[in-house]
Amino acid sequence: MPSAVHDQPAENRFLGVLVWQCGVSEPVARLGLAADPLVHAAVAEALRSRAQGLGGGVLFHVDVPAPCEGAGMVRCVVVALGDDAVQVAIVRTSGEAAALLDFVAAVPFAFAILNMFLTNPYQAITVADREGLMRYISPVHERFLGLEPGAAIGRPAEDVIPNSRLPQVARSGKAEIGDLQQFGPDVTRIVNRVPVFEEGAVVGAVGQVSFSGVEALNRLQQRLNQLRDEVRHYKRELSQLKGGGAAAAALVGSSAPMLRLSREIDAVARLDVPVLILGESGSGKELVAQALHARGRDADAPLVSLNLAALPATLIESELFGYQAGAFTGGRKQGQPGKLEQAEGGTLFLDEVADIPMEIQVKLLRVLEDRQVQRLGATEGRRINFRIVAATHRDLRALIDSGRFRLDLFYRLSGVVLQVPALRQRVEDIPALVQRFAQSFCERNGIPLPRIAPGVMGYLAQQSWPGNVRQLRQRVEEALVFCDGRLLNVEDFARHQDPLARSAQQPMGQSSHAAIPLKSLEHAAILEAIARNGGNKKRAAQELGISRSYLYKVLGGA
Ligand SMILES: Nc1ncnc2c1ncn2[C@@H]1O[C@H](COP(=O)(O)OP(=O)(O)OP(=O)(O)O)[C@@H](O)[C@H]1O
Repeated sequence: MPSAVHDQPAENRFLGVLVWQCGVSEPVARLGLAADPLVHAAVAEALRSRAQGLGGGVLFHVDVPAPCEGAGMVRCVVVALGDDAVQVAIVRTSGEAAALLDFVAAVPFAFAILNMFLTNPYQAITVADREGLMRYISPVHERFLGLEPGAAIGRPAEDVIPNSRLPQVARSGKAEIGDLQQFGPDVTRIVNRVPVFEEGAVVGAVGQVSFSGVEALNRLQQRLNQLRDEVRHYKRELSQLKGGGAAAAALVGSSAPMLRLSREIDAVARLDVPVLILGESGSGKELVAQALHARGRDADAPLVSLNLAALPATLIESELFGYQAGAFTGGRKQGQPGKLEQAEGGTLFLDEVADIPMEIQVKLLRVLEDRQVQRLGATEGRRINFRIVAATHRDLRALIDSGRFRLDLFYRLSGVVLQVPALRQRVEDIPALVQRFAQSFCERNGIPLPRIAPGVMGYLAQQSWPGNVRQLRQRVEEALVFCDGRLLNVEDFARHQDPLARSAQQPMGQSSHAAIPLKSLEHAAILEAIARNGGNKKRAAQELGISRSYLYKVLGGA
């Protein structure tokens, strides 16, 4: 049926529609802007030149002479849609849609892209207007929400998606990016909500709902949590190490023997001499090694420790010297550097050096002499620069005499010998040590620091401490576990009698099995006073009404 052309005068200078019917060359309708003969001729010509026809739809731009005389050219965006029977072109002047025009002018498949945005199975679009009414929901999201196509259009956004914030964004004009929105108990989506402006005013909001990525985000979140835990763990470790390291720089103790030791550490730390640290077990030899390193020339260089008593003799060699790829079955395929190599530029601390097997003593001696380290299975050595610090609680003289430690190695190791005093030789350090251990235990375990009852320091000073500072630390921590949380009492320490300890002093006024020597009481009273005065011996002496020299005399005679 031939159709009459529906022409509507070009009153609308911004928007127009052209409609063609199959087999009819002239459009059957020319409305608005498209009613202008120049516009419709230009659009028709542009459409004809597109060989592929309208198909499922195309989007392009066309320059047409302005309907008003002298206005030059007008750029139009044309959306052409059609099927076999009817083809429609919607024409819109560029106006302020310059970005859209640029996009259309630059991308031949602009229509496909816009289409993809609307039908993207991984990212849905929702559109609400200024009144918060739903204007559009991508098909994929409609399906997800269980809606019939178009069923949500015109309904309040919150009715369609209960926790939708599109209306708020459409009102405020403020975007919300990367929000996590709950769609039911187990479904979380990443949502961006962006306001849409027209002529400077907000006209609505678009929501972009991401269907993928939440799992990846969850995985990322889990990884982040895991890394946070690790960081927390390492921070704790670091603060413990710093406790050690800082203690290394400031070993607890202001007794005369400890002050002398600290001066000696300062004197040798910067020199390139091997240091042998002697002292009873648990007296702080490792701490002294750390102090030597920390106060040395390059505290950032590695401090590598190897406890020779803790390793089976068969492993000591490979641990020290490392091994070449394929050196022995069970070894790492690519080989491994030994502690000597790892200490390059820094310090190698050999703890319990007396426990080194005889045959390895020879090899170690050679390394100390020529600084060449040869991995097990290697044919050549490597020059390594390091400082050696060794420690032992054993009587090296006796071991040398009985032929179990090489004299030449002893000389190589003992450039300088530092002697760490036993705790019983410096009981006046007990208050400060107790404070330090109690503080670090409470910090580590997140518990408040209790007060220390009078009598505790005196009681501790009476113990024999065969395990030295390590034993004191253990006793303090154990007492903290069993104390009432507010006050650390003598009873918390005296729960069980240490079989190695001297008998504990009974508090004054209570019956005791043995008479307490006056000297011990005096000594204990001085320690208590030092503890009460935060380690200040001058104030302690003043408080007790004794001279400082007498205080030192009593302490020295302990
Ligand atoms: N002067 C000190 N100040 C603070 N803490 C100390 C001090 N001396 C020792 N300690 C603590 O006592 C414990 C034992 O110290 P360390 O391991 O250094 O002793 P050691 O003499 O090397 O022992 P071993 O002979 O068993 O190897 C550690 O917890 C250490 O931090």
